[in-house]
Amino acid sequence: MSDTYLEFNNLTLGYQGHAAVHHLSGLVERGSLTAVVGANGSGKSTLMKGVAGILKPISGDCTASFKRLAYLPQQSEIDRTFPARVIDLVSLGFWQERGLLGRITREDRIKLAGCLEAVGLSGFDKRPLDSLSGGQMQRALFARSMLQNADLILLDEPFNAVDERTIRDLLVLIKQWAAENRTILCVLHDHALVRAHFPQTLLIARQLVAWGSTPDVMTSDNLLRARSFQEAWDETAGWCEGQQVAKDRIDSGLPGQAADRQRTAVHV
Ligand SMILES: Nc1ncnc2c1ncn2[C@@H]1O[C@H](COP(=O)(O)OP(=O)(O)OP(=O)(O)O)[C@@H](O)[C@H]1O
Repeated sequence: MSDTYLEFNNLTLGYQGHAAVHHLSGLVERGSLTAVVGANGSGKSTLMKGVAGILKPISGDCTASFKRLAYLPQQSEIDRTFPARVIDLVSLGFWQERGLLGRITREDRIKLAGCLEAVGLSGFDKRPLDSLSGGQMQRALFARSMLQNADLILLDEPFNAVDERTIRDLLVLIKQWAAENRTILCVLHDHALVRAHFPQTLLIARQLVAWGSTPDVMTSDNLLRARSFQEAWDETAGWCEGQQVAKDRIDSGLPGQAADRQRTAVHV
């Protein structure tokens, strides 16, 4: 039986006074598997960081009832030059249970080996991170997420630069997590993948465009609306220009920058 698990309440998130996600409200149900979709720069990663608590809301809030969180950021945000091995990265999955300096037990090692095997990385424990391919690195990050035993899992573009076989393998894990009643939000660009594997979709373009069952959300109308919102958005406006101004631009057919010269954004 599903119930409310995460709640966005008029949530606005951003950086240095500029909002990147505006006035998001809605509920995520426990055990749901949701794709987060939108164009480049539409605020998907920002939303993930907001849910993970890395980014504090400018206004509104995000309340959650999770016990353990696993957050897998975009690969581009992970420093692989750090002199660490696969085993070091994956063992970080224990830290919520053991603390950062806690000893890893024999049982932990067996568990860790099991996770590496599940992601197809048996025998990779001692490999330095900078020697891994993109797909192997992603598998290692999934192994870490498995160890975390999280009830809320945030995946930011987990299939970026990953081959089809790895995608298939990782999708099996994601679906297994969902079957275990874990709640999953996954940022994706591949619409075919979203339609085939993700029952729920949240479509954003700095603001919510549509949210609900994937067939209802991934319509050509909604995708077109998302593109229009995104194109009309003004990167330079103050922190809360508001949905209405972007919508007005679309309605009046004015492109973003031209409209900026004719309008005064609301700077707070
Ligand atoms: N650390 C930051 N400081 C300032 N602005 C940022 C920062 N991170 C993201 N932004 C801006 O916030 C907006 C939303 O970015 P975000 O990374 O959330 O988009 P995205 O939908 O995840 O994009 P992509 O699909 O390209 O990964 C963009 O305009 C981006 O330039």
